[in-house]
Amino acid sequence: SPFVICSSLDVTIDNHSPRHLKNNGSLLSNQMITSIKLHGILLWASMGFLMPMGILFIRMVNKANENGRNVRVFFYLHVIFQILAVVLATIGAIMSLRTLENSFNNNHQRLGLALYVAMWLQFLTGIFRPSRGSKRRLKWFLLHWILGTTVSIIGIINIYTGIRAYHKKTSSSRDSSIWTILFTAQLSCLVLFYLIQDKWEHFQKQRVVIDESDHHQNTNTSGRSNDQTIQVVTGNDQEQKVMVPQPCRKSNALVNLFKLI
Ligand code: HEM
Ligand code: HEM
Repeated sequence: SPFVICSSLDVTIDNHSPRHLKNNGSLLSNQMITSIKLHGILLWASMGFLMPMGILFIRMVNKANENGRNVRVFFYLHVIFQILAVVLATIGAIMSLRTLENSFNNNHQRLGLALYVAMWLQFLTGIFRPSRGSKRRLKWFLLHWILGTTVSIIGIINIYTGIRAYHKKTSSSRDSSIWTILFTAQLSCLVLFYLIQDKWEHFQKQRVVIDESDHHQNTNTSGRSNDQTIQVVTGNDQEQKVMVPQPCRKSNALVNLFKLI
C-alpha cells in the first residue's frame, strides 16, 4: 500500500531522525537500538552492579577486624565503587538525554530522571560528611543510609522496567526474558555474597564453639556452662545489681540509633 512504501521510504531516507519513533516506537533505527543497548549496559553496570557492591563493601566494615587497615580498605572500596557507579551512570545519562526521545512519558523514564538527580545528591552527601563523633554525624548517617539504600533499590527496579521497555521497543521477547533472568541471577549472587560475608565469622567459629562446649562438659559437672554473673557495685551499698551475661548481639549503626532513641 502507499502508506507502507511511504513510511519505509521515510526510514531509509531519514534514518537518524527521531521523528519516525513517535508512532508508538515500533520503528527503530539501528543507531537508536545501539544507543538503547549502550544505555542499558552502562546503567546495569552502574546501578545494577557497582552501586550495590559498594554498599556491600561498606557493610563489611562492621565485620572487619579492629586492626584499622581492613576498615580503611573497605571504606576505600565503597568510595571507589560509588565513584565508578556515578561516572558510568552520568555518561549513560548524558548519552540517553542526547540520543533518546526525552519524552518522559513513562515510569521508567521519569523514575530514571529522578534517580540521576538522587544519585548525585547521594554522592554529594557522601563527600560532605561530618567527621565521626560530631553532632551532625547521626543525622548525616540517617540521610546517607536512607537515600543510598533507596537509590539502589529503585535503581534495581528501574533496570527491570528498562529491560521491559527494551523488549517493547524492539519486540524481541527472547532477548528480554534472558536479560531478566541473567539480572536476577546476578542479584542472587550479590545476595549470596552478602549472606556469606555476614556469616563468615560464624563459619570460622564452628570448630571453636564445639571445642569450647566439650571443655565445659568435662569441667562443669552442674551442666550449666553459662552461670557466671557480674556484680555491679553502685554508689548505694545496699543495692547491688546482678547482671547475667547476655550473648552478644550483632549490631550496626542503625540498631545503635534505635537504642539511642
Ligand atoms: C537504573 C538504571 C536506569 C536508569 C536510571 C534509566 C533511565 C532512563 C531514562 C532517564 C530514560 C529516558 C531518556 C530520554 O528519553 O532522554 C530511559 C529510556 C530508556 N531506557 Fe533506561 N534507565 C536505566 C536502565 C535501563 C536498562 C537496563 C535498559 C535495558 C535495555 C533500559 C532501556 C531503556 C529504553 C528502551 C528507553 C527508551 C524509552 C522508553 O521507551 O522507555 N534502561 N532510561
Ligand atoms: C551514590 C553513591 C553512594 C551510595 C549509593 C552510598 C550508599 C551508602 C549506604 C547505603 C551506606 C550504609 C551502609 C550500611 O548499611 O551500613 C553507606 C555508608 C557510608 N558511606 Fe556511602 N554511598 C555513596 C557514596 C559515598 C561517598 C562518595 C562517600 C565518601 C566519600 C561515602 C561514605 C560513606 C561512609 C563513610 C559510610 C559509613 C557511615 C557509617 O557507618 O558511619 N559514601 N553509603
